[in-house]
Amino acid sequence: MQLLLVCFGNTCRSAMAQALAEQMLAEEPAGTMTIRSAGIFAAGGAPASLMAQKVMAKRGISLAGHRATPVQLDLVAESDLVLTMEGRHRQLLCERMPEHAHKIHELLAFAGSSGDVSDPYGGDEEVYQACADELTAALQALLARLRRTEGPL
Ligand SMILES: N[C@@H](Cc1ccc(OP(=O)(O)O)cc1)C(=O)O
Repeated sequence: MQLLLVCFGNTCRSAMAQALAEQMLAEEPAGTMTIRSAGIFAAGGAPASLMAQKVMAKRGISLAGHRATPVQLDLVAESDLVLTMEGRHRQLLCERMPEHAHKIHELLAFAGSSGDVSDPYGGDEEVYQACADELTAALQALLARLRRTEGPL
């Protein structure tokens, strides 16, 4: 399964979410799930924000190699499931790519809660830690849901 995680800039939330989900999946042998991330308004090639890198480093994850990617039609077309950090991101994507609307959802709603993943951009370390915690909980719930429907990931 190909999962695409989308936020605004692809330098904070979706970059952290991709890395956290990959860390969770690394504990599972023989998985076939791949995860990518992109931004609605990403400056292509931009590195992850320094605070996102710092907070991920504390969790044993390096975001040094991350480069922001603008969300484009081919990326969405290649994905089985597209999860956005905010409702307006989903709305924008669905407007731009109505043929793929059926597979575009909001991350928190899909993971069993609701609302937007708050934007940490410009915040301090505490704000980024809170965002990483929020993402961790949502991704654990997401992977549990996918395991129930898809089997081993
Ligand atoms: N506000 C930024 C854009 C931006 C916004 C949010 C942001 O965070 P995320 O990667 O989580 O969408 C990143 C970048 C700018 O003016 O360039």
